[in-house]
Amino acid sequence: MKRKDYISWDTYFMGVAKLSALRSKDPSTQVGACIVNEEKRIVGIGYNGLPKGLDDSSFAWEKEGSFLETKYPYVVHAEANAILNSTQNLKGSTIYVTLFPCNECMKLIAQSGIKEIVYVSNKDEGKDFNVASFKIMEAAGIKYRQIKMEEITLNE
Ligand SMILES: Nc1nc(=O)n([C@H]2C[C@H](O)[C@@H](COP(=O)(O)O)O2)cc1CO
Ligand SMILES: [Zn+2]
Repeated sequence: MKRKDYISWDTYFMGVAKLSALRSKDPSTQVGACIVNEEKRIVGIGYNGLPKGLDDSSFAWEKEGSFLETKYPYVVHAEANAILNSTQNLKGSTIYVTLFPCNECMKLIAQSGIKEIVYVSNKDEGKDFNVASFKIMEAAGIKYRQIKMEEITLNE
């Protein structure tokens, strides 16, 4: 008889997104993303980090202070990295992301043909960029759902 406690597709793909987030050097917010095609194959993964060639240790990861001294002008978001790393056309695919996408990433998501967003948290709910993000998503006809992430234990 088959095992009963195997993980669902949602837990599997969000688990990959969460694992990717652990690679992030951002001390306050680690985000992971995993893009899955219509055949349930992973076609892109990413986490928030500095662009290629920039040294993680010589840039400040500050949230506050003068704009140029914060992380904001430099960091590539998890969703953007997952799209850039993708191995195929993303039309009709689903993005699993640990944090709801910002408006800039939402533009990339819509433009790349991703049709569904699955996310865990939305800590920026109500902020202008988050409202803009929902506007883009709804206007573009992208489906979305929030899921609760179960604990996964990795055995040897
Ligand atoms: N969906 C997202 N994907 C991301 O990769 N990020 C990244 C950008 C920053 O490195 C960090 C957010 O900064 P803060 O919430 O600590 O100030 O998470 C942020 C969001 C939120 O929209
Ligand atoms: Zn973003």
